[in-house]
Parts: sequence; C-alpha cells; structure tokens
Amino acid sequence: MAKLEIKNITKKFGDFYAANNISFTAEEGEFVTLLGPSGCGKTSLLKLIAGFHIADEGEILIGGKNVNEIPPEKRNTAMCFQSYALFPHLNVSHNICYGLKQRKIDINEQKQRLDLAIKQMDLEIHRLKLPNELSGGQQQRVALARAMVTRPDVILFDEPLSNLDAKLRESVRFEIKQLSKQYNLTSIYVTHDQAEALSMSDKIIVLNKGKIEQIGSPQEIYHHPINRFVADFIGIANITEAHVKEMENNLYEVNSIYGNFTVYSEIKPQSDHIYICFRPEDIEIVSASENKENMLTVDVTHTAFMGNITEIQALIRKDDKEQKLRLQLTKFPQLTENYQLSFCVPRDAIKFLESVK
Ligand SMILES: Nc1ncnc2c1ncn2[C@@H]1O[C@H](COP(=O)(O)OP(=O)(O)OP(=O)(O)O)[C@@H](O)[C@H]1O
Repeated sequence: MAKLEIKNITKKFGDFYAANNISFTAEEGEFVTLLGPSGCGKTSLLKLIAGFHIADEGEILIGGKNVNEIPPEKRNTAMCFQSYALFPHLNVSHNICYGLKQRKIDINEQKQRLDLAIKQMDLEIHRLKLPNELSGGQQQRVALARAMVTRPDVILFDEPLSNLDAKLRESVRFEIKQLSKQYNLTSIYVTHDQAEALSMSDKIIVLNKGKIEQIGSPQEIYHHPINRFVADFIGIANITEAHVKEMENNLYEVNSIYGNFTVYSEIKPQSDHIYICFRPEDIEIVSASENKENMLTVDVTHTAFMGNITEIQALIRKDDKEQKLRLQLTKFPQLTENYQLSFCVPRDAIKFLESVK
C-alpha cells in the first residue's frame, strides 16, 4: 500500500484550476518531487495534502486512510517552508522541540530526538541562539530539524532551498536527501529547479497549469520526455517537427528541418507527423569531410566557455528556412574559417514527442 495516495484531486479558485484531476502515489520512504513553473499548482497540492486547502473533488489517503475530513493538526504531516517560519522568540532547541511538546511526546524521548537532530544538522554551537542570530542556511537547518523530529507520515517541503546561496543549496540538498533516506521519510518536495529535482528525487511529477504532464524517475523524465513541455522544461532540448516512417526492428526514417535521420526507438511514435528532440550534449563531433549517418553541418553564431563545457548556439538552414540549435561540448570546438561545425546525432539520441496537431 502506498503511504500517500492522491486520487483525482481537483481544486478550483473561482474558475481557475490550481489542481486538475491529479493522481499520484508516494511509497513509504519515497522522495517525490513536484516540479513545474511558477503558478502551476505545486504549493496548492502541498496545502491540499497538509489539509490547509480542501479539495473540490477527489481523495487523499495517508497510510491507506482517507484524510479528506481530517484537519491539518490531526494529519501526521510536517511542512518545511522556504521562509523557514521559525518562532522568533524561541531559541534553536525550543524551535526544534515545538512540535514534540504539542504532541505531548515523553520528555526523555524529546531530549533524545533533539540531541540527535542537533548533531545531524550540525547545530551544536547554535543550540541557544535565537533565529535572528543565525544565517539563512542555519535557519533552514533548524526548520528541517523541527519538521523531521516529529517523524511525520509525510514530510512536505515547499522550495526549502530557494533562499540559500548556490553552494549552500547544494550541500543542504544532499543533507535533506540523506536524512530522508536514513529515516525512511516519505517526502513530497516542491521546486521549480530542475537540477534539484533531478538530483534528489526517486520520482518526479512534472506539473503544468494544474495538470500532470509526466511522472517518472529522473532518468525517464530527462531521457524520455513525453512532450515538448517536459523536454523543454527539464534541461535544454532541440525540438522540431518531423515526418516519421517505420522501417524495421525499432528503426525509423525521420525527415525534419534538421535533416534526415535514422532513429532507433523502443517507444513507438504517436503518429507519422510528430515533434522530435535531441539534447545538446548528445552530439558527436566529426570533420566536415566525413560522410556519416545523421550528420549535420551548422553555422555557429555564439560560443560560451562555461569551464567544464562550452555552450554553442547555431543555425541550421534547409529549403530557405532556418532553425536555431543549442549544442554542448566538453572541449572548446575547432571551428572552420566560416564558423561551421559538423556533428552526428546518434540513432538513439533522437526522441519522439507528441503528434503535431
Ligand atoms: N488562496 C488562493 N486564492 C486564489 N487563487 C489562488 C490561491 N492560492 C493559489 N492560487 C492560484 O493558484 C495558482 C497555483 O498557485 P500555487 O501557489 O499552487 O503555484 P506554484 O506552482 O506553487 O507557484 P510558485 O512556484 O510561484 O510558488 C496560482 O495561479 C495562484 O494565483
């Protein structure tokens, strides 16, 4: 039985759907991320799970039990916010213990859980400080400790890292993941940051305008996006229309403005006129004089050295049309005098997206 089950949840504000027939599950100990652009309904879903919003339709089950009618304080969920929401007049220890006192947990048990959380979150020297005497990162760790000590059935994270600087964000990201695995916490994590989603999640739910676009592991979402929205929102994708003809053994002949490709795909195209994409890093550089399968020659318009990679913007021209491409190389490219670059796209790097309507 899944720890958390969301069944056909719909929530409207006036005529606006913040959640439109949403269904997904989170297994015990699973780290599930709700990913999507601003306003797509991520926080609304968290609030529905926590009980701060009531769904218009659908069911929420925690541990197999329908919690639709159960008020927030009686649901065993804990929420960890972006703004920390620490009590300004309570020191670190009292902030962390707050939920335990409310739940009337035995005092010795409270002390044990507090000491463990203080140690894990590296807050020993800050135990007696007030929140305004802490940095943003330290406050975040207190907020995390406070949520985790209650050992909730489901822990809900609302963009908890968005106020931290890039370096700290990375280290707290690993801490959250490690702690949630250590305590087998069922976690629902909201972010619009794809790197966070890819690096932390067991499962990603991509949301757009209150609806689910795709559910899958980080690898599935990145390597097999099902449509243009997902391909474009997670990572960078070169997307174009194409006509597809099946040949044999999962091989397809694909004709697009990028060129004619031979594609290997175990996933069948939805029709013979679809969108296709490939990732900027999936190319193999070849010399212009070679004649290879799936080879393209493009005009380079911009290069940007990023340290570990070089990003390239290019144009491809065919039949009086031109289209932009984004490429990534681990070495700075050797360009020809007229700024051209030739490369191949491997057969299995080209992905089929939705039909062209
Ligand atoms: N209480 C409310 N009353 C009316 N509209 C609301 C309410 N709460 C949220 N909305 C609307 O529902 C939509 C989804 O909001 P939500 O906060 O869930 O988005 P989000 O994906 O978390 O966005 P962000 O990443 O910007 O926080 C938004 O358009 C928002 O304006």
